[in-house]
Amino acid sequence: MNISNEQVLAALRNVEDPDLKKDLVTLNMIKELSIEDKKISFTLELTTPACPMKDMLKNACFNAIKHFVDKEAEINIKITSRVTKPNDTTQLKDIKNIILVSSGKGGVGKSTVASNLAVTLAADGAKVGLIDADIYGPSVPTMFGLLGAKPSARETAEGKTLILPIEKYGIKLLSLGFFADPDQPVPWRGPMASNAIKQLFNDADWGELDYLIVDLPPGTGDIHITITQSFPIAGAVIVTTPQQVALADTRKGLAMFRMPGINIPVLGVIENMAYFTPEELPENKYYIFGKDGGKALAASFDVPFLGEIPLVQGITEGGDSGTPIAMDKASQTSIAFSEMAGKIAQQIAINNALRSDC
Ligand SMILES: Nc1ncnc2c1ncn2[C@@H]1O[C@H](COP(=O)(O)OP(=O)(O)OP(=O)(O)O)[C@@H](O)[C@H]1O
Repeated sequence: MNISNEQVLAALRNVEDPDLKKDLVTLNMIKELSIEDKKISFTLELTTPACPMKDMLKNACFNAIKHFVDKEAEINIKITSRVTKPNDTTQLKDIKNIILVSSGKGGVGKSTVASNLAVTLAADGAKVGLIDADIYGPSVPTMFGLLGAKPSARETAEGKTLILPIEKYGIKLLSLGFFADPDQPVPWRGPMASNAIKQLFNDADWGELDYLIVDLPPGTGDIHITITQSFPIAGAVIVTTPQQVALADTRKGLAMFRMPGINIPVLGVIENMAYFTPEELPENKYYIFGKDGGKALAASFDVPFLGEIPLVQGITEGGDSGTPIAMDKASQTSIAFSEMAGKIAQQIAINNALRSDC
């Protein structure tokens, strides 16, 4: 007897997305189903290309069809993704999800995390933009080998001038550093900085983006207020180091996102420089700045702990030479970034699904 579309879909109704808590057919994730004798092919459309459960879901589909339809079926599943967005964003409508990368203290590795997350998500196939909003020390130009680069502009049919982000490693980039002399300090006054930042969002030709990552200045200040109150934000990622002084500031930074007027989902805490590993003894981990501080902090605020990044020379070298370490797919650090990016993308997809349900 021929296999029908209904039989296959009925089988796939048994496969539940563990995050979204619904089956794949109800979630409309099964596309382009075609059947020829025992050959069944379809596309599984995920909510993010960085989905950490890709393989698990694919296997579950295989098993469901073999079990409920025909154990001799030849199954071919193609995986694609369509990144979701909160359904209440009329502003910046082509930018699906804005992710803030924040830290209580300077120098803890916020720009390193923002740059490497951008590289990782882009390598997964997402459309990614990165705004360096660090008015005190924009480091994205250095981290992407773009010191001295100047974005060009174009005029729209309506006569509006749009800044063209610079593209590198498949990421669209804009930094306040592109508009200043790297050797001259720019003493930004509050309103001036806020206007400059708003322009990077509103007056740039971003095109369509799945994720726009924003590298914030350290601490809590004008820029944070401007961005959180002017644009729809998917969530904030908090970077800390293990020292008590860093953790104390991180608590304040984290609490800011919870304030009533701000109220932005905290996607989780990343502990950078968590331990030192000598290159020749990779099994040895030295917790020179203290252990599990980031984990404890995440637990005390009841937010996810996204992972640890060790103190490794390759990160500084990569940052200084314009090649973020996540570009080297074989490195341990790159694997760590990949896991963290997956968790972040996964949580955004869950939040978007919850919002569209209400
Ligand atoms: N895990 C790490 N291992 C080694 N070096 C690191 C690590 N994380 C960051 N660094 C280095 O530390 C320096 C500061 O990092 P980064 O610029 O990312 O921090 P930041 O928090 O953004 O600082 P700022 O306060 O200036 O914005 C850089 O030289 C970077 O390459």
